[in-house]
Amino acid sequence: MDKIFLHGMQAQTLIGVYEWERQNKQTIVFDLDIGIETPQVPTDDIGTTVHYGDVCARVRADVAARDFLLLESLAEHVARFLFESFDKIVWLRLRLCKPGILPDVREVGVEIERSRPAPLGRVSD
Ligand SMILES: Nc1nc2c(c(=O)[nH]1)N=C([C@H](O)[C@@H](O)CO)CN2
Repeated sequence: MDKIFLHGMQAQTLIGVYEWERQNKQTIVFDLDIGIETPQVPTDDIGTTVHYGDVCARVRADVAARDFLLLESLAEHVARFLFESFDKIVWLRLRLCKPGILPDVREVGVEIERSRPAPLGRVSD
């Protein structure tokens, strides 16, 4: 498995448990590591990998149109969204930080690690 990463990616979404957080979108910082199927034969073809620009654009557009209470829910949603949107992704680690949310704390956030769910088998399998 090879990995692609997007670290320090900023995205806007409506998130938070407090009323004052429900008024405006906040910036969330994503550290995303993506494991992809490694081509059996090395190629120089963008079609054999995952375009990190597409990942960035798709995630930003998706979360901008949604709202969440917890960072945990946002992380779980993004993990599922990535598996559904990019069939070459087999594993991911996602760390989300809310910058400046607690005084005198450098970084606050959550981290999850997920593998692509196995496809559902047929009843006769
Ligand atoms: N485990 C979590 N704790 C907290 C979250 C969260 O998303 N996950 N969120 C908040 C508030 O929304 C925070 O942004 C303001 O302090 C508090 N704790």
